[in-house]
Amino acid sequence: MTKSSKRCAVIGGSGFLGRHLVEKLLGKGYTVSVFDIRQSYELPGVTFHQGDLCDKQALLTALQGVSLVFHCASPAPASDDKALFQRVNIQGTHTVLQACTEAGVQKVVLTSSASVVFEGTDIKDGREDLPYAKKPIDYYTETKIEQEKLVLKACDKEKGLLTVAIRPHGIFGPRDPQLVPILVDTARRGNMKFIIGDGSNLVDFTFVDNVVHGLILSAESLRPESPICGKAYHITNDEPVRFWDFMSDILVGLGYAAPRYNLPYTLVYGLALLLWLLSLLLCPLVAFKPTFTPMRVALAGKHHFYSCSRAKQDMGYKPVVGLKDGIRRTVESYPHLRHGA
Ligand SMILES: NC(=O)C1=CN([C@@H]2O[C@H](COP(=O)(O)OP(=O)(O)OC[C@H]3O[C@@H](n4cnc5c(N)ncnc54)[C@H](O)[C@@H]3O)[C@@H](O)[C@H]2O)C=CC1
Ligand SMILES: CC(C)CCC[C@@H](C)[C@H]1CC[C@H]2C3=C(CC[C@]12C)[C@@]1(C)CCC(=O)C[C@@H]1CC3
Repeated sequence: MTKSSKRCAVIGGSGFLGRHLVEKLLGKGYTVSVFDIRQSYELPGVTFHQGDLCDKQALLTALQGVSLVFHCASPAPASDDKALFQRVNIQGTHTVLQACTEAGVQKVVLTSSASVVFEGTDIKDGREDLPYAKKPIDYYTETKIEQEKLVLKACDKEKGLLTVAIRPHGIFGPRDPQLVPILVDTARRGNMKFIIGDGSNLVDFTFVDNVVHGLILSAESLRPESPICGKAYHITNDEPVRFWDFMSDILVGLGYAAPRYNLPYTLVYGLALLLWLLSLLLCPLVAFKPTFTPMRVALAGKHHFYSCSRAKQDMGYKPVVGLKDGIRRTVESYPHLRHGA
């Protein structure tokens, strides 16, 4: 690998996944520029460019001399802000691709999501050839679908721009701002006593290091003759687990009680839908955000696990951290969220 091909940029590098990626890239000898709307840390060897990815000029400054771009930026799914998702995930990604072409970037690796095929019904061992969700579960997913299509369509060997999309699922690990904090907050408010459905639904949760491994592997495999050009790849822990066993392991590890009582899925989903509609109707008067949104209920009560055999075959992917170890490392990293802390 040449010196210039080790110059990369991480868009969204201040975020949870982005920062883990930056740390690994530095360890592997890459020179890294971070482009993000906020700067959340400082690290020797990293140049920060603060800006909005919808701003092409700001992007062009950050992409000077860069040959590889990792796009890991997105508004948080919980924001549920349609206009923001459309602006950042769709128009913004379009701008990112334009800037990459103008700056002479050769490779773009997108962090997509396995949820692009999830419609709230069971998915077991889903492969990449499943159709995109016709009825995506939220605006986040709707715009992740359009984003992935844009990036894959931009793959053009003649023009010298190669693209690939990595679809992780349920990323967890140290510094995750979503999964563990929301879980602990729900437990602290006494709302984690119930299991939605019979508790047998299998789900993929992917330790962050495995996603980082998949991202770097795809970047390093992305060459004109490679089968991965313009394709999407599931990256998971390859160890589907019962959703409620995973939640219980994290909760118990942090000193909280595991959920015990089962509630029928349709009842909880119906209630969540009702609450969500009420929150929409009442939002001009009172700002309340239900914890159990229809999207979270579907994710908590249905099977959704994916095959990563395509990634194994085309790029030799294999998870580097097992689920048990990942859970242990995650629990240890949140001493401030322990029961009684
Ligand atoms: N966390 C998860 O379970 C999963 C995440 N993903 C995808 O992985 C990527 C990273 O997600 P996380 O690290 O979890 O989220 P995060 O919220 O920690 O990081 C996203 C970063 O994007 C930045 N950003 C947002 N809007 C921006 C804009 N307009 N311009 C520049 N930067 C902007 C944020 O400041 C933040 O630092 C996202 O694309 C997400 O869709 C995919 C599957 C699962
Ligand atoms: C209150 C409890 C019933 C659930 C608490 C945990 C949830 C916050 C998480 C369980 C599955 C997670 C998940 C995502 C966000 C956090 C959870 C809902 C994503 C929506 C993040 C973005 C994606 O691309 C897909 C993820 C699927 C799983």
